[in-house]
Amino acid sequence: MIHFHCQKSFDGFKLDLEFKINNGEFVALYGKSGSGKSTILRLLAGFDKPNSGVISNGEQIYYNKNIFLPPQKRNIGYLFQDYALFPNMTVMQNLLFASNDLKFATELLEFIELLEFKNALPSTLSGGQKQRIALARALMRRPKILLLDEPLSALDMSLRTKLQEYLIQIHKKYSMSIILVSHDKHEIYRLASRIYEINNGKIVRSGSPKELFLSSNLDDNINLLATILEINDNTITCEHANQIYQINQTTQNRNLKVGDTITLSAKISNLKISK
Ligand SMILES: Nc1ncnc2c1ncn2[C@@H]1O[C@H](COP(=O)(O)OP(=O)(O)OP(=O)(O)O)[C@@H](O)[C@H]1O
Repeated sequence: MIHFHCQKSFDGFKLDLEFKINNGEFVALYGKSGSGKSTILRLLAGFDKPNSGVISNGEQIYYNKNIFLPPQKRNIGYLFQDYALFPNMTVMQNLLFASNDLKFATELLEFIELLEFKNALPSTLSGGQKQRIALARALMRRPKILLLDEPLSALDMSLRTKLQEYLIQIHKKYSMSIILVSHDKHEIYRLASRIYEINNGKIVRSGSPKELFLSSNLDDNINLLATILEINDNTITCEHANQIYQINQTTQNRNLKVGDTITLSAKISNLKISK
């Protein structure tokens, strides 16, 4: 079990929180920009030192008032938004640099369906392929904990979905604890079983994705932001998610103009589902 109970201050910011994560759990840290999520990952990985507190994983103390275990002794893998592959090394060399285990590197490259690129240089790969290689490299030391700091946010939706699928399979196959920082509710809902919501250096809520995110009240509205393209006497034409809608003009819309952002609302109980 990971136990994190730390204080860390920067100018104008104070992190002070405690959480526990069971072995093999997939947990998400969710919250506004600047709330302290990346700082938590950096303290866990040993890239930064707390002012006080305790960080441990099972019997192993990562940090207390007498101990500061350096990052390379923590058995933690991490994957951030930028791929940070060595540009002058081939894909295989990048993996073997992390751990000189050719059999495992081959297994991982097969698993992420990129074995055929083992002799390629990173510069010849797409963003999604680079991120899969960076993920494989993070796994080379068979980490007990994997830290993911918005690893998919630079990728387009279809690549994100594919990478999410790999993460689900890797979590099942290698059963490490995973901590994911993400702003994306869709991603968190798909991947994590528990969420800590962080605000201003504190945990403000925790629970399952359903408990924190689900809007189950049928009287709730679903709200879509749309941009007005055209207004005439009877209709407003607007765009949302690359779809164009025409809505009957009503008297309360008189102050609207082209280019305004409007909210389209409908009751959840009135929505129809089709494929
Ligand atoms: N090395 C540092 N020196 C000074 N202030 C820092 C340092 N690292 C982080 N901070 C501050 O700590 C606060 C939390 O930053 P952190 O990067 O952890 O937030 P975050 O929740 O991960 O944000 P985001 O979602 O935008 O990545 C911010 O106010 C940030 O400016």
